[in-house]
Amino acid sequence: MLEVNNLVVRYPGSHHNALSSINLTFDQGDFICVLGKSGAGKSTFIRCLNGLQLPTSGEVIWDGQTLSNRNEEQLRKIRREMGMIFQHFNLVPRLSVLQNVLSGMFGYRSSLKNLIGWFSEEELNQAKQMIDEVGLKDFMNRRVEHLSGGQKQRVGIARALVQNPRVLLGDEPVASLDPGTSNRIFTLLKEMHNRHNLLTVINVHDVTLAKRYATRVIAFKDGEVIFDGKPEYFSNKEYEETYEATHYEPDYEFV
Ligand SMILES: Nc1ncnc2c1ncn2[C@@H]1O[C@H](COP(=O)(O)OP(=O)(O)OP(=O)(O)O)[C@@H](O)[C@H]1O
Repeated sequence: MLEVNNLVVRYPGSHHNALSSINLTFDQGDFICVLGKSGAGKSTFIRCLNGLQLPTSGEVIWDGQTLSNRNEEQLRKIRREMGMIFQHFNLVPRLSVLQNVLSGMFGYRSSLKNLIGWFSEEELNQAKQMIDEVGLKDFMNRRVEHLSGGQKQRVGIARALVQNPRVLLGDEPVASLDPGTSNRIFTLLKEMHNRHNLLTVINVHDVTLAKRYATRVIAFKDGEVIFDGKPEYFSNKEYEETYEATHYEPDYEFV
């Protein structure tokens, strides 16, 4: 359903590729964790998948069609099918949980309806149902600025999924959270992944989380894929190569 062919990204003015000749195919149901040290190309890669970053050469193919040469309107339609969550949540702090989640529907409504903020009964119920699914039923009308980091990311997940996407992309969604909260967010992500039959692709720095939750791990180094396989095969050797570090911290007990 989603594939990248000979994907190359070089940022303007840079003397090296952020991504070099990446070839990957993803299927519905994959829960993929993308590993790599800082600057390896993980964010660039995730942003290419939904057309936020256009390739210098090569292509991203979604449902048999390339993302290149699409106009903004067409890209918007594709992005509706690909929800995204972020390290810093990208929510509107002064708005309520419900209002933030409703904003996830903006992509498929008329500009006028968005401008006046009118939502049908069905849309409101859909948003409320999603807020319930992420465990925030009792916080529906709470301003987002008054929530904890973990709760904010739950809002981010509800907002990404309220548009019924087929793909969920995550750019370091737990990098600002403590280990226990990170684990609970990953538990939720896996639940939502299974319930909504998603393809999930998430960048993460925490190897333990990746090994615990992913069905497939992809590791980048200097813009190239150096590992692509089942998490159990990402062992010390792969860890050392990916991070240029000498040992892998063993599992710790999650709370
Ligand atoms: N907007 C940009 N302009 C120029 N160079 C960039 C830009 N964004 C990223 N880069 C460069 O591209 C390379 C890959 O960066 P990218 O952010 O994709 O890596 P990353 O693995 O996500 O890193 P991190 O874990 O720190 O977020 C790095 O060398 C980075 O400096």
